[in-house]
Amino acid sequence: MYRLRFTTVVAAPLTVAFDVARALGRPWPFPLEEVDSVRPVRDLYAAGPHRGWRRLTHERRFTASGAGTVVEEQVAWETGLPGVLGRLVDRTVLRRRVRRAMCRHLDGYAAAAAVRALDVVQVVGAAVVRGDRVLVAQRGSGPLAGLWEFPGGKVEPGEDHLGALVRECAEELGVVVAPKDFLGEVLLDGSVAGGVPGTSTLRVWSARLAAGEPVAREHRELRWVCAGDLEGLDWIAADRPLLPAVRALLAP
Ligand SMILES: Nc1nc2c([nH]c(=O)n2[C@H]2C[C@H](O)[C@@H](COP(=O)(O)OP(=O)(O)OP(=O)(O)O)O2)c(=O)[nH]1
Repeated sequence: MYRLRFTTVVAAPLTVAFDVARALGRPWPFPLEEVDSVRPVRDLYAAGPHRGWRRLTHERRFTASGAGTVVEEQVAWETGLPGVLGRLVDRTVLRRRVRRAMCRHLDGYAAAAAVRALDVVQVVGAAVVRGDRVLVAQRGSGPLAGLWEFPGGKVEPGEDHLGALVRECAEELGVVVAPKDFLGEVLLDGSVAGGVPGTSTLRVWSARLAAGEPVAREHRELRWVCAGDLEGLDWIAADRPLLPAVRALLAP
């Protein structure tokens, strides 16, 4: 099998990057029959030897990152032609056709995902760390009142995620935070602020206090908790998968 690898950073949360990849369909303009598909994670195509191809697999891996979603793709193929001629076709003709098709596809894909992301309500949160403690906040009103969360809120139209994070912390806590590392992304249940259900994500960064002392302007209570007290809080359920990454920040 011959292989090519492609890495694209898509300016969209993982949910959007995944859904758009699934909906866009195959990158190939050439006739290949789809024989097995777990789209968009793995697609296997085949064709008769007279078409030059025997088998082609297209695999994608999606990873949330601070810049959006990193999409790593691998395309592997082999020709149905035997011997030296087959190897030549694999190495030159088919490689060129795969590269051209993928480059065209990826340009359209990145643009489509970034545009789709504009329609999705996105939430950012800050795990503000001081020493061996992280700042957590208890919601004061609404259906999630009484549950604990990371300070933060919805990204406004045209705003970048870190800008939203700094603004939300200033509004909610009266402090200036300096975001540091991206900790992860989780899918939020149901509809957030009237958005399409099952599309919104919470993306969390670690941060440090750059100025001010946090005050609960919108929350019922703020608490600085150590690693051992993190799990025991009554968290918004969606946040729980992020706790191991936060806990790792607090390790001595
Ligand atoms: N800030 C924050 N929101 C979270 C977390 N986990 C979680 O499910 N959410 C949800 C709750 C809300 O549905 C949504 C955030 O909305 P929000 O009401 O806090 O946003 P906001 O500050 O922009 O609010 P507003 O200006 O519209 O009042 O995300 C979390 O850890 N932090």
